[in-house]
Amino acid sequence: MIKRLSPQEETTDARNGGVELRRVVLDELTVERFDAAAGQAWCVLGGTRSGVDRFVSLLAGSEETFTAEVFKLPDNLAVVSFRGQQELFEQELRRDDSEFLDKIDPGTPARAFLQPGARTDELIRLFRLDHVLDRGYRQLSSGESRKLLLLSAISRGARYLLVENPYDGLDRKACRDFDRTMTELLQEGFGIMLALTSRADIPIWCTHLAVIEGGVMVLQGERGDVEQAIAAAEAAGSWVQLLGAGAGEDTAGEPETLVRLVGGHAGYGGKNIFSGLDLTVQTGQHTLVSGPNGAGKSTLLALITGDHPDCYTNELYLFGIRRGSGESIWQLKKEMGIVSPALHREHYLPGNVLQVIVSGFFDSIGLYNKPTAQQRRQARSWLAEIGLSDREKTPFRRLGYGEQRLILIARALIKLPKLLVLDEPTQGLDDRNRATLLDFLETIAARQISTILYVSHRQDEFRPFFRNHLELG
Ligand SMILES: Nc1ncnc2c1ncn2[C@@H]1O[C@H](COP(=O)(O)OP(=O)(O)OP(=O)(O)O)[C@@H](O)[C@H]1O
Repeated sequence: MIKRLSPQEETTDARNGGVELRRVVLDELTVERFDAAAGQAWCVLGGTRSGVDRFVSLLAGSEETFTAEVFKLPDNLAVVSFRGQQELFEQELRRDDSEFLDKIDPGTPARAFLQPGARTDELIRLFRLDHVLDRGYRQLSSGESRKLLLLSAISRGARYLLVENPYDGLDRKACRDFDRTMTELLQEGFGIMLALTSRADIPIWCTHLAVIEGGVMVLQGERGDVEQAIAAAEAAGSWVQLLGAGAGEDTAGEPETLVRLVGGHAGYGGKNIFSGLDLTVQTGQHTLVSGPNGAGKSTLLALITGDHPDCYTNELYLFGIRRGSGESIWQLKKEMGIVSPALHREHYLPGNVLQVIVSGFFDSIGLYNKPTAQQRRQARSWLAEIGLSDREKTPFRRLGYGEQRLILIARALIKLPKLLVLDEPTQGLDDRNRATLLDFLETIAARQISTILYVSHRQDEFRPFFRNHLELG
């Protein structure tokens, strides 16, 4: 029986200001025993549906109902998670006063999230955030807002940090800066814990490992011991047969110029982000876009997908049609499948998992058209392929972050679009799902079903099927 327990009442200073758990049981997660002292560097590993999300929300104080023999957290624990980042974004959206101000409300300035001080200034420099501090939170790029939230926690006096998938969404330089900062904090006696979905992300400075699988913490201890016990990498699944469930036919024909940007420029409020940018993507020219945080990768994709106002002031051709020549954006969007952190953040309309996937046929956020039986069957095949059949009727918002991401990818792919626009689509996915997605994209590339335009920071995602590499910044 689940008994309600107030974590606040039960929480006292744990030994060494760390985390101490005994027989903790909540929905979809059981932790028999877990001890993480301050000064230790922990990584808690778990795949997409392992229960690691639950572990993060348990420590974040977001799980209201659980039983525990011992539940001790450090007083000054701060949790930096995708969910927290998303919730903050939504709060900022709700607070948007644009209607009343008669101009765009930039929202809370980034600076307001930080407690001033010499240490904060040092970290601002280290994380290269100086130039974005006067921008509103919603105007930050995804990497910038991750760095800001981490800095915010440190500047407000946190002594124990739990960070979820920190390497997702940070460029290589920012990853190195993050590692350097964590190493310094450890030496100062901070406790650090990373929740990771990818084994490849375990940093060199990690001293202790725990593994969550099937809703149970199955391993925990010193890094060397746990590594020995971890089984070989899981075999990647195959999404290949689904290619036959969509349009079915290989749609390769005469090569077409899908995207042509001539001397492209984009900016915000008069500030230029890039200019003089030329990009041509022809059928089959799968293109990888990389570059440091804030270089303008998402801005470029938003230009192409018609989500940035500068799309009308550029010499931009999509599928041979000049933007701003009276074309219908809905017609153009029919040819594109899009997954981006922005879509994910703003995708908060009610709807169950099946409805979200089917909405991909109509390019709508929310399902307003009645799908055909065939469309529903196809959506179910996708669900089966990504291993989420049992979630068909679950409200989309109730899924973990990685699961939500998989659903959005299935939503983009269901109509087998000519151009597949993916802005860091593997953020929040575990190794198996990451590899599965990339294998699947490779198959799409090989059969010329869609041409892929892909933003990523991760070296291990730079697969050979990419023919073009655009480095911004
Ligand atoms: N609405 C906005 N108003 C003002 N500045 C913005 C707005 N949106 C983005 N920016 C700024 O434009 C720059 C480019 O942002 P963009 O999201 O394109 O970068 P990115 O290369 O995709 O970064 P990341 O790797 O962190 O996702 C950033 O410095 C960001 O702060």
